[in-house]
Order: sequence, then C-alpha cells, then structure tokens
Amino acid sequence: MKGPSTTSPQLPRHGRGHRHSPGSINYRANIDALKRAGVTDLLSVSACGSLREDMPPSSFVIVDQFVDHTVARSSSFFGEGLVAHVSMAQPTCGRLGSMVYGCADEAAIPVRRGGTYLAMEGPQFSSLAESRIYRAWGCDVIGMTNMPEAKLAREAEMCFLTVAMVTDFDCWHPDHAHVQVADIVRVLGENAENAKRLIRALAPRLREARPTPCPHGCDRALEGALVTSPGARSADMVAKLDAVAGRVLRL
Ligand SMILES: CSC[C@H]1O[C@H](OP(=O)(O)O)[C@H](O)[C@@H]1O
Ligand SMILES: Nc1ncnc2[nH]cnc12
Repeated sequence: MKGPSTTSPQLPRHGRGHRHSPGSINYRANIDALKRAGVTDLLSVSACGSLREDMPPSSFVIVDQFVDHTVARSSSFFGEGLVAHVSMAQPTCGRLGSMVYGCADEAAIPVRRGGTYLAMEGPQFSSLAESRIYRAWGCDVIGMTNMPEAKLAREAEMCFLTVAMVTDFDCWHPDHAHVQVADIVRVLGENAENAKRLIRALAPRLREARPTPCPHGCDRALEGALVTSPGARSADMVAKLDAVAGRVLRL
C-alpha cells in the first residue's frame, strides 16, 4: 500500500503465470522494489491450510504470529559488512490488524483475529506426521510464502500484515481428503470477491491513518538495530541498502 496520494500497487509473488516456486521467489527483490516505490504498509494475502477444526476452508484469519520453518531462503537484507538485528517479537502491525478487522466486520466477511502461521519450505505439502506436529505446537494455519516476507518487511520498516485465506485442512483431518492444488484453486476462486472487497475497504482507511507514525513502531524498526560501527561498514552494502535502510544510514 503506497502513500496517501497514490493507488495500491499489487505484486503477484509467484510472478505472472505462477512461475516462481515458494522457495525460489526473490523475496528481497520484491520488498526492496516495494520500498523504492514508496510503499509503507504491506498486506500479504495468502492461501493457507488450516490446522484447526474451527478455522475451516473459506474463513479468513488475521495472522499475528509466525513460526519460521523454512530452511533455504535469504531471510535478511543485512549481513557481512552491515549487521542489524530487528525485533520480531510482534511480527505484524497491530494498527493494520485493527483496520483490516474493522473492514472485514463492516463488509460482513467472516474473519478471525489472531493466529499463528507456520511457514514451511515446500514445495511439497506436509506429511501427516509433520501436520500433527505443527498442530501440537499450537500453530493455526500453514503456508509456504510468508517467511521471509514478514522478516524483510520488518527490516524495511514497513507495517506488515498477513490475511490467511483458508483453503483446506492440510492432511490431518480425519473427515477431509488431504490437500491438493485443485482444491486450493477452487476455494481461492470462491473467495476472491471477499478478498477484493476487503482491500477496497482498507485503502481509504489507510490513507486516513498514514500521515501519523505507526503506534507500534514498525516504521522505526531499524532504530538501534544496526550494530556495525559506521567506520566498519561495507560501502557496497550501504549502497545496496539505500532504500531499505537509507533512513537510518543517513542519520
Ligand atoms: C498454489 S497452492 C500452494 C501455494 O499457495 C500458497 O501461496 P501464497 O502464500 O502465495 O498464496 C502457499 O504458500 C503455496 O505457495
Ligand atoms: N495445506 C497447505 N500447506 C502449505 N501451503 C498451503 N497453501 C494452501 N494450503 C496449504
């Protein structure tokens, strides 16, 4: 979501025609490009499996926590020559969460506030044993894309929120067949209109809220996070991170 006087750009993370697998999406390029385009608030709308009986297919869940179980992705903009440690204690933006919840309520879209998203590596779906473990861990929904997206959005000082569109019961439910792509695509199609209504309702609310700083500090996440002393910073890294971290690097 871009600043007050602009429209809301959308970015299909799997590329046009769904060419990128969850593990091969260039998440850093996506977040960097959005930051350069002036985006301040990022709503991640994602198809997810449900790990709970009371979050059935077609329901929407406003995710507020993540368990990152991905293993093979670049999950930070920072590293050798420019080290930073941001907090992920509250990985989603509470202000964005309240706005989305209000919009869903007004638009009579069934939505649940709060849920933990298990990010798996994929691209294969989970085994029954894995699905049962994630349920035992207290996770609510499962997907393959929101990590490292949420971590990178935090490093880029964006307000970030995931709306999980539940499409299936993964493979743990004794009364439901295990998940298949065709079911996900069908349920997504049935819920596309609700997702569009939600986003349309959110845009004007964001425009009203945005002139004020984020009350949860998402837009200041890098303050106090850089540990590499100015004299030891790699000029290359500083140049590369001009959009993501320019605000604090120029201080
Ligand atoms: C097409 S089924 C599996 C695919 O769906 C989800 O993607 P997204 O989060 O972009 O909606 C899931 O994480 C998998 O990547
Ligand atoms: N069951 C599932 N596991 C992982 N990603 C998903 N996306 C939609 N359903 C999913």
